[in-house]
Amino acid sequence: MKAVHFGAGNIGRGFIGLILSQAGYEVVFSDVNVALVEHLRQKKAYTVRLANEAQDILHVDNVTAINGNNLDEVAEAVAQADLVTTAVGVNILRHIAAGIAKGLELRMARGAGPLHIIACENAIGGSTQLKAHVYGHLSLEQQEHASRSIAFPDAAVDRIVPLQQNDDPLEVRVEPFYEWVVDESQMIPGTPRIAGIHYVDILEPYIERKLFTVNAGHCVAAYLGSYYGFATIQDAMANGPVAALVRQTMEETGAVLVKRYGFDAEEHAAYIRQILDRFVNPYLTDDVKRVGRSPIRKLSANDRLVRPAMQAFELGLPVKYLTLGMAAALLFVAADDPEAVQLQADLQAIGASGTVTKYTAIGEEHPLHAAIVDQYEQLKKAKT
Ligand SMILES: NC(=O)c1ccc[n+]([C@@H]2O[C@H](COP(=O)([O-])OP(=O)(O)OC[C@H]3O[C@@H](n4cnc5c(N)ncnc54)[C@H](O)[C@@H]3O)[C@@H](O)[C@H]2O)c1
Ligand SMILES: O=P(O)(O)OC[C@@H](O)[C@@H](O)[C@H](O)[C@H](O)CO
Repeated sequence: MKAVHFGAGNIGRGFIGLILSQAGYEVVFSDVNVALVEHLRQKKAYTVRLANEAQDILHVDNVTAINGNNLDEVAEAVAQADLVTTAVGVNILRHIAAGIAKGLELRMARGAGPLHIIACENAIGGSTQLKAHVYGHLSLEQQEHASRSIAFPDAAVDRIVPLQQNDDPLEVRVEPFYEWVVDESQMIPGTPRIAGIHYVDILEPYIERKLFTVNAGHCVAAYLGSYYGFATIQDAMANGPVAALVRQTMEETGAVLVKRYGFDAEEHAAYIRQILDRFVNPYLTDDVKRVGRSPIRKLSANDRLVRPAMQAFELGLPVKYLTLGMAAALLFVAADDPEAVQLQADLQAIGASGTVTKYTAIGEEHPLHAAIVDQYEQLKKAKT
């Protein structure tokens, strides 16, 4: 069995590649980082180190890699694959679509069997978004043909994998916790299950619970941590006031989730406590710049801050900490992050109100708009 996985980065090697290899797949990574591709081709194996007291090591073998810029090679790999997965970043999905589409054309011409394509990104409907990009490269007739044998089930993935600083360029240090949830209702019936994946009939509660709790809390830790001058999530969370604001943000999103999905309030409180423990794992060092990366994406309407805030507002629930998180995101400065640079340029050019409207899609007439702008001005003033 062969799996093609796009993105041999932290989550690609540290989570998806590991699970698929353990499940018996040969994993072919497709990546545009030529040095990484070369290392994988030569070693054909790598290690995953768990961030626990024992520093357990897991060996991943039967892997190789191809250059993601070589469209013919990518297409051939997809044509021969039994499974395709991705962890490239949701904004990169459009860039891998042409190679996948070409691979699907080959499969259809050869009469190949059914295929699942699973985007493992932090986004609602990641695989559905990838499908739209891939179908953009296919004719209507090809789309109709593909829809009979190719499925794009959405997924939620959870494992904290920070930036790596190991001597071995392939080794990856990951937290012990992991959760990979796949929407079985979008799969081809009768497909064998893969050990390590949790299959569900309705994914929405799982992806929203993950994005609105883990990722909302995480980005608030990053943005407030960065604001107060901390370099890592661990340092930020060691600061009592920052840790309290992170917890309060997760309690706000928790109230939304409990109300919308009928989650048990006690169980959800335990889920929050578990995540707070994960954030302070002493065996990991996670840079606030990584966790806060791409602030424009994180401020977008369907992402971890704005979507739960709008839902909370609709339900008459408090949003004070979520809007504070958005205000702190506007103050996120990272010279090597193009979205952070763009955000600061917009704040200079069109001001806070215009920037909030542009990126969150919350218009000036909405009460949350003024709340975000006011909190931004207060944070900015307190800094000077
Ligand atoms: N790191 C985590 O803790 C974590 C956890 C859950 C989900 N995720 C999600 O997984 C995705 C990847 O995150 P990451 O932390 O592994 O990032 P990463 O930067 O470590 O890995 C991304 C990889 O994709 C590669 N890439 C970029 N463009 C490509 C292309 N056109 N074709 C093939 N490969 C390409 C990059 O070279 C890189 O190796 C993101 O959507 C992220 O939100 C990350
Ligand atoms: O990957 P992003 O940029 O969407 O979010 C940064 C982190 O919050 C994220 O990578 C978490 O570590 C991960 O989602 C944990 O499962």
